[in-house]
Amino acid sequence: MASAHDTPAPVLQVSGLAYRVSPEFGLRDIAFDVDAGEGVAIIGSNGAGKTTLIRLVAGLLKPRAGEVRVCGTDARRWGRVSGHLGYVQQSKELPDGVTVEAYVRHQLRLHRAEPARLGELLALAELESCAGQSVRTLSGGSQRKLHIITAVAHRPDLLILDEPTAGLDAAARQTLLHMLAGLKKDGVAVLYASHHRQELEALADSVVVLHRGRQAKDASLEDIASSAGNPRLVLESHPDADPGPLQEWSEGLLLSHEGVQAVHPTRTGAAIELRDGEHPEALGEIVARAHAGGIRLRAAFYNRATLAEIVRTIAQHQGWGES
Ligand SMILES: Nc1ncnc2c1ncn2[C@@H]1O[C@H](COP(=O)(O)OP(=O)(O)OP(=O)(O)O)[C@@H](O)[C@H]1O
Repeated sequence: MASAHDTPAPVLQVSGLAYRVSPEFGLRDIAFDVDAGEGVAIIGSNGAGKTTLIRLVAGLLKPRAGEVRVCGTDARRWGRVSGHLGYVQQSKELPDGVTVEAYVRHQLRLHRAEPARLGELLALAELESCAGQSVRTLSGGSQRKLHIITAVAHRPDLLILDEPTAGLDAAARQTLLHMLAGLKKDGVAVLYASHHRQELEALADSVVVLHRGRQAKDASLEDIASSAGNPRLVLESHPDADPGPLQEWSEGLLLSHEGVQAVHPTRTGAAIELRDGEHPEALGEIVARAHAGGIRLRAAFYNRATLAEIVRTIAQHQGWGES
């Protein structure tokens, strides 16, 4: 017969967590679990409390109420749980005049990790060819990878990151997400604060949605997808042109283009909401039609709802409005 002992405790259990940042702002009643190998994204608009929650879980802040358990142990027993955690800060200064190899060796000692892991960790971050380079001269993406390999040097069960790809270009972001997905595959749970849908799509198995210090209860990735709405093509008219003709012309697309679901006027033009699905041709087609129709455009871009917009929609569904 199966018993409770057969199921390992979640890597992280957060319950009833509260923290007062200032008289105006606090986190309250936050609860979620993270299982081995699971990716959990903490999302919310600016100032929602994501970094505060990350810092609470990483043991840098002391909760006012509630509990954080790491692999079944109360996180207040820091000496027992710290070996299970790896933490990557949003920005961390690197020392001057230190090579990548020397830096990783030093971090291995600090984390009491096996010195022999050096080569394996450099390979994980594809930094072998940079071993002799000064850490300060690495690209932003490589510096971020360096922080990740040092955070996992001691083989933690949970890796905690605050906005892992913030400030990186598209290629570096892709590389980093690939590396983190690899760690997840190896069984490392990943908890991260995020503003990017790409990070969510690449790593998240579940989500913690924060809005002004409150958690949307039972919010799921399906809720995120359904709150995201349809993708949009945003057309802006030329600065010295009246946006009226563009808006009127866009309305006509409702009848003439089967991919168009709705048209919303904007201050400078129109947002054309597309039906659900992929639309590889729509932008080019619609811009070409506008040009042929004598519409002068300043800009045209494909736009999906941002995570902040999605969270606002979820908050409205929770009846929180803007308060
Ligand atoms: N040391 C502090 N003193 C006073 N207020 C603070 C302090 N640190 C954070 N805050 C406030 O607490 C709230 C939550 O901040 P936090 O950084 O956790 O939000 P966030 O969701 O990570 O935001 P962002 O997405 O902008 O990074 C914000 O209103 C912020 O202004």
